[in-house]
Amino acid sequence: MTETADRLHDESGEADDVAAAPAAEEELAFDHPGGDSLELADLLTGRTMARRLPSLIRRTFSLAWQVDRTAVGVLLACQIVSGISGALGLFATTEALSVLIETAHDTSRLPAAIPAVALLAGTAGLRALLGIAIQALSNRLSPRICREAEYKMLEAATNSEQAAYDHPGFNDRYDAAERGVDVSRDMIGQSQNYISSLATLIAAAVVLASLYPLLLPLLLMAAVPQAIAAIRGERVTYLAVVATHKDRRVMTMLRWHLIAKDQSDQVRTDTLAPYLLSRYKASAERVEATSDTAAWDRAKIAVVGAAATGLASSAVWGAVFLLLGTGRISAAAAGTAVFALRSAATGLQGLVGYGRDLLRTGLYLDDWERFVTEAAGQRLDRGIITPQRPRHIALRKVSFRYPEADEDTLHEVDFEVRQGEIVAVVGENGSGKSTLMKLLSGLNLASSGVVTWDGVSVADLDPHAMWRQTSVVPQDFARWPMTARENITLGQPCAEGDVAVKRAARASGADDVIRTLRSGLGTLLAREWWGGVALSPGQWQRIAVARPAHRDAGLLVMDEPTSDLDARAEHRIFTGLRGMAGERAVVLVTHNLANTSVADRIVVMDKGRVVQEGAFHELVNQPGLMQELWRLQQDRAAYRAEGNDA
Ligand SMILES: Nc1ncnc2c1ncn2[C@@H]1O[C@H](COP(=O)(O)OP(=O)(O)OP(=O)(O)O)[C@@H](O)[C@H]1O
Repeated sequence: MTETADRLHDESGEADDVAAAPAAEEELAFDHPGGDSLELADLLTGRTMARRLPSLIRRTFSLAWQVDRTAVGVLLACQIVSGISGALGLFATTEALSVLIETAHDTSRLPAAIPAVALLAGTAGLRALLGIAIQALSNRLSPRICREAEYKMLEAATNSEQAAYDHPGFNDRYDAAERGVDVSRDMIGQSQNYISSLATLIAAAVVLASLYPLLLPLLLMAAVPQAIAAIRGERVTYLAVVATHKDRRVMTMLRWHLIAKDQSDQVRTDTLAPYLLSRYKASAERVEATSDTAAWDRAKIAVVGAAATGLASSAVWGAVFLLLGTGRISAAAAGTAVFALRSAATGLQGLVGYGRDLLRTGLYLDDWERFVTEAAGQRLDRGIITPQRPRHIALRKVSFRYPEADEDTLHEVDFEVRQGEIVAVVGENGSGKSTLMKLLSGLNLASSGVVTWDGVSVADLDPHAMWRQTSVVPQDFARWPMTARENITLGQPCAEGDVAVKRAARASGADDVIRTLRSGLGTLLAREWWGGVALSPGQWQRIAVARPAHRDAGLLVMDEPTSDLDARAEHRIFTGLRGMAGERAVVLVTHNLANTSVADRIVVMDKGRVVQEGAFHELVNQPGLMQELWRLQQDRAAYRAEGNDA
C-alpha cells in the first residue's frame, strides 16, 4: 500500500470512529433576550410601576428631545394648558349648575349663567383644539424617535467586536433590541396619553376635593382594584411572551430557511418542506397553547378586577348621594361631583391602561437600551493608535479560543508577513487557517500571545483605522445588492474614479464580466431586487477579488479567492498577485497547492499549530504534511489503486 493509500485508509478508520460515537440528539437552544427578562417581569408590580413610570416618561421625552426640541416643548405646553382648561371647565360646571338650579322656573335669571356656560364651552373647544395639536405633534415625533432608536442600535451593532456573533446570546439580544425599536414609536403617544389622563384625573380630584374633601380618598380607593387587575394581567402576558420565546425564535429561523433564495433549490430537490413545516407547526402549536392559557388567566383576573372596581365605585356614588341627602353638599355641587367622578374615572382608566402599555413598552425599550449602551457586552473597546501602512505583521505565541468553545483553535502560533511578501497558508479543513486570518486582520483578538502591526499590539490600535489598512476577501464574501462599481469600490471610490475601478477589474478578470453587463459598472447586481442582474458564483468571485485590487490597503488577506473560478480566471489572478503585492503584505489561504508556488513562503497548519514553513520546492520535497497533501492532490493513481474505479 502506498503512503497516500495508507492515509486514505486511516481516514476511513476515522469515519468508523464517528459512526461508533454515541448518538446524541442536540436541541436548538436560544438565550432569552437580555437574559434577565424574567427578573424584569418582577418589576410588573404596583409599587415598582409607580416608581418606574416617571422615569420611563422622562426617558421618552429625553429621546424625543434629541430628535425635535421644538415639538417636545410645544407638546408639553399644550398638555399643561389642556390640563388647566380641564379643571377650569369642571369649576365652570359647578357655577353653571348652581345658577341653573337656583333659577329653577325663573328664566329672567338665566343670563347670570352665561359667563359660566361661555367658560365651559370655551374650555371644551380649547381642549379639543389642543387635543388635535397634541396628536399632530405625537405623530410627528413618533417616527423620528423610532428612526433615532434604530440608528443607535445599528451603530452599536457595527461597533461591536466581530467575536460578538460567536456569543450565543448576541443575536437574541439584537432581536430584542429590534423589538425595542419597533415599540419605541409608541412611547411618545403612550406617554402623552398617560400625562393627559393624569391631568384629567388631577383636575377632577382638585374639583372633588374642593366640593367635599372626603370624596378624594374614596376616589383613590376605587382606583386600586382596577390598577391591580391591569398590572396582574400585564404580568401574565409578559410571562407568556418569555415562555414562548424559544419557539418563536425557532419559527423565525424556520421561516427564513423555508423562503431564503440560497437554499430554495435544496428545499425542493431534497423534499424538505414538509419536514420543516411540521417543525414550524409544532412550535406554533406550543406558542398557541401558552397564549391560550395566558388569555384565560387574564380573563379571570379581569373578572375579579371588574367586580372589585364595581363595588368600590358603588361606594363612591353612595357617598355622593349620602352627602347630598344629609345636606352636606348642594344639589349643584352634587351635579358637579357627578361630572368630576365621570371625568376622574376616564382619567383613571387611561392612567392604568396607558401606564400598563408604557410599562410593557419600557420593558422592551430596556432591551434596546442595554444593547445600545454595551452592544451586549461586546462594544469595540480597543486602543486609539492610528496605524500606518504596515511593514511587518507578526503573531507571537498566539493562542485563540472561540467564545463558549471547550478548547483552543490556535495553539501558540508564531507567524509573520512583511510588506511586499506573499505568504500562503495551507492545511486540512478545520486546521485553523481562517481563524488565523481573522487574527491577522484584527477581526478577533488573541486569547493569549500578541498580534502586532509594526511592533504595536493590535489591541492598542484604533480598529477602524486599522481596517482602513486591511483588505480581506473571505471564503464567503459579500454580494452587496448594489451596482458593479459599488461592489468593487465598496462605496469608497478613490480620486482616479472609474479608471482605478477598471484597473482593479482587469486584475481579477471582472472586466470580462462587466463588459457583458447592460449598464457596465452601473449595473445593479441584485437579482432579488426589481431590475437587478444575477451573476454566476464565479463571476461574483471575480468582482470580489477586484475589491482588494482597488483598495489601497497595506494588508491583503485572501481566503480561497479562486475556489469558483475557471482555469483562465484563476491563472490571471495568480499571475497578477505579485503586482498586487507591491506595497502590500499578502496572505493567501488555498487548498489548491499548485497556487502556492507564487508565494515567497508557505506556512502549513495542522490542528491549530504551524507544523511546517518554507518555500514551495523545499516543502514538497521533504517529508511532512505539505508533501502528503501535495501528493494526494497530484496522485489520483493512489485512489485507483484502492479499487475505486472498479
Ligand atoms: N465561530 C466559531 N465558533 C467556534 N468555533 C469555530 C468558529 N469558527 C471556526 N471554529 C472552529 O475552529 C476550527 C478551525 O476553523 P477554521 O475555519 O479556522 O478552519 P480552516 O482551516 O479555515 O478550515 P477550512 O479549510 O475548512 O476553511 C474548526 O474546528 C471550527 O469548528
